[in-house]
Amino acid sequence: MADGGNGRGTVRIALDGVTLSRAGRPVLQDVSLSTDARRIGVLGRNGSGKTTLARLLCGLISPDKGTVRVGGIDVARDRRAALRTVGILFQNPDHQIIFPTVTEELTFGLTQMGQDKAQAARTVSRVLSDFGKRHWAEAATHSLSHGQKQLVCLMAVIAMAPRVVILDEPFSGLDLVTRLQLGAYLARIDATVVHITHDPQALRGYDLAIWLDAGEIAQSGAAPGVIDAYVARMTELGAGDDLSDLAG
Ligand SMILES: Nc1ncnc2c1ncn2[C@@H]1O[C@H](COP(=O)(O)OP(=O)(O)OP(=O)(O)O)[C@@H](O)[C@H]1O
Repeated sequence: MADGGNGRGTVRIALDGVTLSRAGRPVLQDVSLSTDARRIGVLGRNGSGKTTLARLLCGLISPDKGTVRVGGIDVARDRRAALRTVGILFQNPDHQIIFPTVTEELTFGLTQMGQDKAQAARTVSRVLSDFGKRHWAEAATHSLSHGQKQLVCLMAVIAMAPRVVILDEPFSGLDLVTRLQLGAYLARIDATVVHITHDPQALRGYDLAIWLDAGEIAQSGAAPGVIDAYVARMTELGAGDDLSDLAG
């Protein structure tokens, strides 16, 4: 696999004819995509299918039709390999954190991946040090603020060293400093990043942007062109006074 001077190199994300319905309604329809871009942005209105795409990419759900491969792995079928390959950071850390202390939270994914207790303890200690958060080791997760919980989730993902990190709107509700710090950290990580956001400008420097509309790819390509087209269309829709046009 090509390295491109970028540490662990590129990972191909390939969706082939992915179709998925929920409650009798199509959520994604015949979505196909093949890319080895390192920084991928996903834009789209509320309900366009972005979170569903994120969940498919990490194998949390399976398509009704079609396949999702990440680094050659069929993520819906090979759950163990998927866990090692793809990490996801959700919008709401309360949906992600399940353990009472930070150490337990960071340890869980590592043991799921097959690390023994001693290995996992070393990894947790290293990650806490890297983030300057050794003093959080025994902190109660429920006592942390929203931004602090989000950082715990990010550390848990980074600890597992996935080749692909999916970010599903992880910055909403964070103050500007925290957002900038997490953003700067994520910009440097040696992994492919798939970033779902309602902030098109956050994706300007990305290699690829994908615009989802009603479960289909409306446009994909170099980020600046897709962002400009998306913003122009959203501005046009936003200028209208027909509320029946609200997504959903
Ligand atoms: N489990 C489910 N049951 C019923 N409908 C669902 C389910 N999951 C997703 N949907 C529907 O699929 C559509 C896409 O949802 P999804 O969460 O992927 O959108 P989104 O683009 O992430 O939206 P937002 O920007 O508001 O987070 C929505 O209409 C949603 O109601």
